[in-house]
Amino acid sequence: MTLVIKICGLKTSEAVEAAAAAGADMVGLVVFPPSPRHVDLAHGRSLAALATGRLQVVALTVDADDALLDDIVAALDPDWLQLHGKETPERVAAVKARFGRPVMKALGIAAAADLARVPAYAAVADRILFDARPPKDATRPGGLGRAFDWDLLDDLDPGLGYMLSGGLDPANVAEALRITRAPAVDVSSGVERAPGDKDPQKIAEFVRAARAAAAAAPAVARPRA
Ligand SMILES: O=C(O)c1ccccc1N[C@@H]1O[C@H](COP(=O)(O)O)[C@@H](O)[C@H]1O
Repeated sequence: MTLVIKICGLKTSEAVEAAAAAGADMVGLVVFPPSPRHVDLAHGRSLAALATGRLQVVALTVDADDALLDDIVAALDPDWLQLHGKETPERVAAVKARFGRPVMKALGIAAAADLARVPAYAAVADRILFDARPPKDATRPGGLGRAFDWDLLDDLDPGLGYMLSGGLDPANVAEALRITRAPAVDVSSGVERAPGDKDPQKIAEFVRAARAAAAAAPAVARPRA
C-alpha cells in the first residue's frame, strides 16, 4: 500500500503548489481562528479550488458546531473533515451522517492509556489521526510541533487506516515510520519557516524522506520484527 502523506495548515497558493509538486496526497486547511494557520472561508475556498483534482482537501476543525460545518462544507467542498477537538464518538457519527463525507478523528496521545479510546472512535470514524496530547495551557489542540512516544503504537491494530502526526519533520519521519509502520503521515510545523509560513523546500524534503522510508519498509503486510 502506498504511504499517504498529508501536509496541513496551508495558507497560500505557493504552499498548495509546493505540496502538489512534491507529490503529497492531501492538504489540510485549518478553520480555527486561534491557530496561526487559520484561513477564512473565502480564502479557504480559493485554496481548496486550487488543490481539487490534484490533492485531497481536508477541512480541519476544532469542536465546530453544525452551522460552522455547514459553512465550511459549502465553501471548501472538502474530501475529508478532520475533527481535532474533544468531539465524542457520538458527535463523530453525527457529523459523518449529516455531511456524508469521510471523517478523520484526531486523538491526543501521551500514554498507553490514551489508546483505550481507539475502539469507540474506530467504530464511527473513517480514519484515526494520532497526535501528541497538547499541554493543558495550549491555545490549540494541535499544530504544536510536539511528538509523542511512537513506540506506543507498536502492535496497534485500530481496525482502520490511521495517520501519524505530531512533531514530524524531514529529519525524523523515516524513524517514525520505521517504528510505527504507519500507513499515513501528517505534518504541519515541521515544514514551516515560522508558525503558519510553509517552506516549499521542507515540504519537498519531507515527502522525499517519507516516500523513501516507506519504500524501504512498507506499512502493510510488513512482517513484524
Ligand atoms: O495546525 C494547527 O494550528 C492546528 C490547530 C488546531 C488543531 C490542529 C492543528 N494542527 C494539526 O496538528 C497535528 C500536528 O501538527 P504538527 O505537525 O505537530 O505541527 C497535525 O494533524 C496538524 O494538522
